[in-house]
Amino acid sequence: MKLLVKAPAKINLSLDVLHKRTDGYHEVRMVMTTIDLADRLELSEHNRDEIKVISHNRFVPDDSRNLAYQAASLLKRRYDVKKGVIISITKSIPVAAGLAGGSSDAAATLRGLNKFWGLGLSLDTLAEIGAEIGSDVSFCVYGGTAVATGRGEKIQHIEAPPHCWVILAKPTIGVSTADVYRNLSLDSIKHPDVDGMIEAIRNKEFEDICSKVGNVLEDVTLQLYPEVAHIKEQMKKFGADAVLMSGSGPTVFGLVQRESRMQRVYNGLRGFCDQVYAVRILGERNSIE
Ligand SMILES: C[C@@](CO)(OP(=O)(O)O)[C@H](O)COP(=O)(O)OP(=O)(O)OC[C@H]1O[C@@H](n2ccc(N)nc2=O)[C@H](O)[C@@H]1O
Ligand SMILES: Nc1ncnc2c1ncn2[C@@H]1O[C@H](COP(=O)(O)OP(=O)(O)O)[C@@H](O)[C@H]1O
Repeated sequence: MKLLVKAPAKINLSLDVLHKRTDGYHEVRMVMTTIDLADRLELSEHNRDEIKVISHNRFVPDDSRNLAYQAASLLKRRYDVKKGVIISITKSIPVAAGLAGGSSDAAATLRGLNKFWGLGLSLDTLAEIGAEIGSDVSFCVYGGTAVATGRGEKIQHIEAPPHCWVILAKPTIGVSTADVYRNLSLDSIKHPDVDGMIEAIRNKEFEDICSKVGNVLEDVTLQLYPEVAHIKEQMKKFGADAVLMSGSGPTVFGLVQRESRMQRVYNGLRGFCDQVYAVRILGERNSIE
């Protein structure tokens, strides 16, 4: 038996950090939405009671460091599953990019193995288990559009943003999320208008959404990697209506509504950046299947 599962990336339309917690994590408030750029996972039976990951990508570990492996291992232990699995991951989401590729692979593994092993668990239970693997995994279990709080694992679903194109450009550097949070200076944060973003999405007002994008981690990553600022400038110059870094970066995304404008921004960026994508927002919750 084989099962194919899709693992889409996310972007953060708004990302605020409220304070540092006693457990070392930061209390966040962010608006996240799923986009149509996805890894594909194939789950198949293993003839031994073991988890095996095949990653096809030199930047992605194929052992117990892989977040998909950790998801399978957690489910197996918790529900005492006496079966093995081979998880073959075909990556399309750039690695260490601020797009939650690893978290989404873990979430897709949880959803997929829930079916594959007939566990009958709810998405809420899978999201709780996901939170043990990483802060972004709970959101990735559900997909759609949500306000995430706590360290990112508390999910409140909201409506999808209006249809638009997302152009993504990733410079050839990978960013460590932990490093970015560590370099954040909490005293000098300019807080984005998260409530304004939620309201703009509710009203399906594309222009308001564009005026409300904001990410407090952006300044930190721009300081560490000036090439991210260069990509932002170029994306603005080519005509994106909003430009922001996703998560801890370094991927920069631009929003546009018209296809002709999307083509212009995409072609312009391709001139000097290797990893450029033009995709749709998949902000509806059922879009993950
Ligand atoms: C910044 C965001 C925004 O969506 O995404 P990415 O850039 O990673 O995609 C997330 O907050 C990242 O979530 P995730 O990548 O799952 O983080 P985790 O594995 O839980 O944590 C990695 C490290 O980041 C720091 N961390 C993470 C989340 C948080 N709320 N506060 C933190 O301080 C901690 O140092 C932690 O050890
Ligand atoms: N399935 C996976 N896909 C990608 N990276 C993974 C995976 N499992 C573990 N990792 C590790 O997690 C790190 C962060 O990966 P990723 O989730 O792509 O970035 P981000 O947290 O910026 O969204 C990578 O450097 C990689 O070593």
